[in-house]
Amino acid sequence: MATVDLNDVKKVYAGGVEAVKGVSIAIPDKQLCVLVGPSGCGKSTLLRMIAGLETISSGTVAIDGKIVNAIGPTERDIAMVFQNYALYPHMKVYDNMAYGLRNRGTPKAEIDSRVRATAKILELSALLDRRPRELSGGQRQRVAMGRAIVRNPKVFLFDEPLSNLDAKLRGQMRVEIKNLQRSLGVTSVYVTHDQLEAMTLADMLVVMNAGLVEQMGAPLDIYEKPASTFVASFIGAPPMNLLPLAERPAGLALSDGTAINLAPPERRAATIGFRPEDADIAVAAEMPTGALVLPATVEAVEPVGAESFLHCAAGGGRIVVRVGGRASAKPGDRLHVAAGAEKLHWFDGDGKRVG
Ligand SMILES: Nc1ncnc2c1ncn2[C@@H]1O[C@H](COP(=O)(O)OP(=O)(O)OP(=O)(O)O)[C@@H](O)[C@H]1O
Repeated sequence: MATVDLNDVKKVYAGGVEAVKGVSIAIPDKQLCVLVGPSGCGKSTLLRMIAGLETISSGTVAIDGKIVNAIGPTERDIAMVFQNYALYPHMKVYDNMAYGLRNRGTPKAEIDSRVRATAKILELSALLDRRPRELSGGQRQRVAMGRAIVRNPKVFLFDEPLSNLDAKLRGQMRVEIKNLQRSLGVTSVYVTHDQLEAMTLADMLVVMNAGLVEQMGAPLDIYEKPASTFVASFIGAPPMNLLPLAERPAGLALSDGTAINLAPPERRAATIGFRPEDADIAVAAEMPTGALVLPATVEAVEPVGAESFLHCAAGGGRIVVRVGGRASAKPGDRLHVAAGAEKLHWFDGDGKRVG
């Protein structure tokens, strides 16, 4: 049982780099909170402050209601899983997993039963006598997980734990981590720059940008209603199409002059957006009313099997449209792309959502 509460947490490194500029997050018990954002946004720094590996410049970190700012990492009752696994190369899997417990003076018999029970959960029982170099990347990652689980901590912290694995293994381990975290019910904070990993793992998603929280909430709520153009283009692959608006005397238009026969929710709207899957290829005769309709020129077609992505020049910018199966369009084709009014997102000049 544990909650993790960050209250206006800041980090200024020696030399003046403001890595975290005031972050408040309340993580409920048993939840998996994912911190996601581009390189340098401060997510690892934040995680390391929760772990006690980095001092907190101001604000508070509380675990289970108790402020831990002045408490060292070993007394925080947390376990961390790193990207590089951080296993001891000269120790067998068994000893790698037992190490933390031995350090705490746990009785030998209890260590043995906990290591063997954890190895069983992670399907490592047959590998306990091997050394890390005799394991595959996925197995090493499992040992690193095992070492965290065996300690039965209040909180798990994950720092990009899957980055060193190939795409297929990453997908498998993602599911394993999610299932494990659910069945163990341990409150967890997970850092990644991979938006797909973030979307699929998180109960609670926190999108960070330049040391601040841009948006937090349930992953699909964020996907459906991104709070800013930053979030709109960071969450979702391919990202949301964003086109700048230009005011014309006669009404609203895109920057290339394409007229938009729709009323923006606010005069302040400066950018219009729609997801690649929310647009249709329309023939002129069937063009829907009440929709954004854009003349477009196909520049590239990316078939990925179940669907294809059409990369087009349109509205003074570039857009991507997702179509099911094999696309009949080819580079150079001119077509119309239409998106229903209910599928449109509007942002102001600062990139903030206005509708
Ligand atoms: N020890 C340090 N001393 C000074 N500046 C640092 C230190 N560690 C990180 N920084 C800076 O703080 C900022 C945030 O770094 P941090 O590692 O938290 O970002 P991140 O979002 O985890 O990035 P990445 O995904 O690349 O690991 C960056 O500008 C980085 O250069």
